[in-house]
Amino acid sequence: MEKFLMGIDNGGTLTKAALYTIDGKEVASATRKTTMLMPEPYHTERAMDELWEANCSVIQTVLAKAEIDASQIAAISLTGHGNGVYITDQHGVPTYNGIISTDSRAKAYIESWYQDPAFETEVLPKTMQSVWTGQPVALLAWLKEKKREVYDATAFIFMVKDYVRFKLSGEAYLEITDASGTSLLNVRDRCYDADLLAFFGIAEVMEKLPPLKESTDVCGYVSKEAAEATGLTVGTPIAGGIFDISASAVASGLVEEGTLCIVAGTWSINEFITKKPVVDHALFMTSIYCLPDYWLTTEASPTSASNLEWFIDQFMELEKREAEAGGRSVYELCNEMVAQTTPEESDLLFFPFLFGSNTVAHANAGFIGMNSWHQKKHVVRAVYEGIVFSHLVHIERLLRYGEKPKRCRIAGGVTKSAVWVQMFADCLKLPIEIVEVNEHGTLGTAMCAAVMQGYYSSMKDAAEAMVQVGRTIVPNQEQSSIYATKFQRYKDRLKQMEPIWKAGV
Ligand SMILES: Nc1ncnc2c1ncn2[C@@H]1O[C@H](COP(=O)(O)OP(=O)(O)O)[C@@H](O)[C@H]1O
Ligand SMILES: O=C(CO)[C@H](O)[C@@H](O)COP(=O)(O)O
Repeated sequence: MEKFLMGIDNGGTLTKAALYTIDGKEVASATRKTTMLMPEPYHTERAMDELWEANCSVIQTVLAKAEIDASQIAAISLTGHGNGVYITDQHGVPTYNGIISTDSRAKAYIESWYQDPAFETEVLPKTMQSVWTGQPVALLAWLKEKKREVYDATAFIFMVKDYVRFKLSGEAYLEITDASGTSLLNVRDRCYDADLLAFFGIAEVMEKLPPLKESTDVCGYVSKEAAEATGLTVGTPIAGGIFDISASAVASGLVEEGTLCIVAGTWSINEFITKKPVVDHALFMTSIYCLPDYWLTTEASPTSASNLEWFIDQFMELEKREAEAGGRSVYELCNEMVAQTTPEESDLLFFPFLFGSNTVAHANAGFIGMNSWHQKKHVVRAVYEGIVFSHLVHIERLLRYGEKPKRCRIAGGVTKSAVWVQMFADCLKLPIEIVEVNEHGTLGTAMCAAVMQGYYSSMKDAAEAMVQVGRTIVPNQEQSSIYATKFQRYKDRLKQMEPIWKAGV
């Protein structure tokens, strides 16, 4: 009987599952939005039961669409947004809502840690990354001070995919690529580190961290309870899985230096792999990659499609309902609206900082240049352009650490929009290649399952066999020069806004 691999991806916005043949062909996929709760300003959370239901639902849908027997699934692997934090008591019962990595409640802790000279001398050489509000170290410090009973009752600290794996198997682990992006890990020595936790004022966390596992380690088997909830077969093996920024990278074929990878989902992720780790306080992050010879160098912030998602939720409820009643997604409608406008038609600029920025201190989101003749379609175009410009700012910063890329690949939800991907190519003035799968993260993590089961001897072999580049989007020169002028204006206005944001608007 033919065997298949299942990948599951819990992003900051969408929960996805997909089924692949052993050589990486997608058989079926399913997506469900998980509600982002904002109980207080700067808090971004999700209900743990809704998260589990969403996972059960996408797994069931994939099984039904694929029309296979669940016992044909050789193995499962998970990925998900890094950071944020998902915590439970010793029985595995959640002690708090899941906290998504867009959360910025813990700003004060970050400021105090950066003022401490030990950050540069003792912490950075071990963590190799900036420390920021959505990281578990900051959120746990906040919980310790503001919700001591929650902090004390917590026995297990998970990243989202590790929590969902725990729900599937009953076994608690943290997988290392994901852990390496959290400041909880001594990345240099690949271990937990009591001195690091003490620096962040959360020494007690050492006892709450589950054992570390590699991406391709067996991390349990589908339990009877989970099988009943999902339709999976009891005993199906589950791999450690990977951090979603690595999953999308490996699914985009990042197996050697020279390729720039953009992932445009909730977050703006811009990355490449290097043989030597980059350790610099001005870089967002170096993390452990799923190929042993490489490190993942990343410039990122929560400034990508999460901004469109917010705009749709706040201002396009009616259009969304109408589109869905007509069998279309609201995203398709947005793409049409953008396609009806041109970049030169409007000077409207959007700063995509609804969830903050880590390149511009104190930044808020905003539109500049709005006029009465602007229609919603111009506003949606400005949101798309602002998101691309924020990626470009990160890419300019990232390229300080590497050669001009030989090629550029793009992944994430935005790749479903032809008009948006063309905008990326025009703005970057580079051809952009896309691996043609519905979900890149699920494919990347399915490779861990393939290696764990011995179908391939390494993640590199798996990537070479399972990744097929589909489309290349070539920049349109005329549009490129229009966007270049607009991008320069975006950067100039950003600079001018900085003192205003600093003073408070
Ligand atoms: N057809 C589409 N057209 C335009 N944007 C889309 C489309 N499909 C998804 N998106 C955007 O991609 C986002 C989801 O991307 P994804 O990579 O799945 O995010 P995450 O993993 O962070 O949940 C959505 O919030 C939406 O803004
Ligand atoms: O930790 C992170 C970046 O360092 C983010 O959480 C990222 O993983 C989000 O991914 P996204 O939700 O956009 O898929």
